[in-house]
Amino acid sequence: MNLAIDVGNTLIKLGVFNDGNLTQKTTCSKNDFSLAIQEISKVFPIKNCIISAVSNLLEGQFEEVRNQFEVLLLNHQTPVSFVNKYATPLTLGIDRIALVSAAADQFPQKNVLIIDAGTCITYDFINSKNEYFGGAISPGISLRYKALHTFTEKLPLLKTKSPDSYLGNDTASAIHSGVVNGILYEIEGYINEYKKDYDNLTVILTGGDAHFLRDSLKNDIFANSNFLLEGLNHILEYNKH
Ligand SMILES: Nc1ncnc2c1ncn2[C@@H]1O[C@H](COP(=O)(O)OP(=O)(O)O)[C@@H](O)[C@H]1O
Ligand SMILES: CC(C)(COP(=O)(O)O)[C@@H](O)C(=O)NCCC(=O)O
Ligand SMILES: [K+]
Repeated sequence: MNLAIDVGNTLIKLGVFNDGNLTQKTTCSKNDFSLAIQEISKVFPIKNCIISAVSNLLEGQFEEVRNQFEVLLLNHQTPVSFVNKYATPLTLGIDRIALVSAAADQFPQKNVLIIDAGTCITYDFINSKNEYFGGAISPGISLRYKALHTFTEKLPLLKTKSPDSYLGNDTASAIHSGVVNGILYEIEGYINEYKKDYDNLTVILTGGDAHFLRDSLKNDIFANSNFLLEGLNHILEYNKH
């Protein structure tokens, strides 16, 4: 059994894979990470583990994992199954390497746009010839709500809510429209631009906010919250041979 760990800027996601299938997924904060590892190792006979981290674990946590399993810490030198044409491959987010690996594995010979709505919203494009070029990075939902509050005097900090209309008629509805509709227009805009340039575009929506956003999108997309973990498991298997 494999354990895939995705350390994001907000949450840690842990996935247990048996023969390529995700059998359990846990989401936790850094404070709860050690407990989550203990519980998983009690229940599942994990042998190999892969970690992708775009932020640091707490002190000693990496060693805790390494003491229990054989660990592959994903880095910019790890062999992957796609051709990386990012102009600065050494600064590419490790999580984006995992997302693109999932696309290369699950949609070979397709033009794929992966949208990961987490702390940031990342857009990653891999073409039908297995070449990855890059995409875009923008602030995620929570980040936008927090930024409006933090960098102004008058704007309150609101909880994420679906706007009733694009036309906000008070402060709260104007903020919800600006944040949530703003993201939806952004996503639709990118999808439509990529569709103009690339035939038969496959669009994957993933990340903590994927399900919240999915129902409001007009374009045909696949929502898959586990896409990054699946990419990590693919990289782990790819590196066993
Ligand atoms: N329990 C939760 N705690 C924090 N954020 C959550 C929670 N549930 C959903 N979210 C949303 O998910 C986003 C984080 O998604 P995720 O893909 O895990 O991000 P990251 O990989 O950057 O850590 C947050 O920005 C927030 O909007
Ligand atoms: C853009 C990111 C912060 C996204 O992180 P996340 O929202 O998944 O926590 C991460 O992929 C990153 O640190 N990237 C480095 C810059 C780059 O990809 O070019
Ligand atoms: K992201």
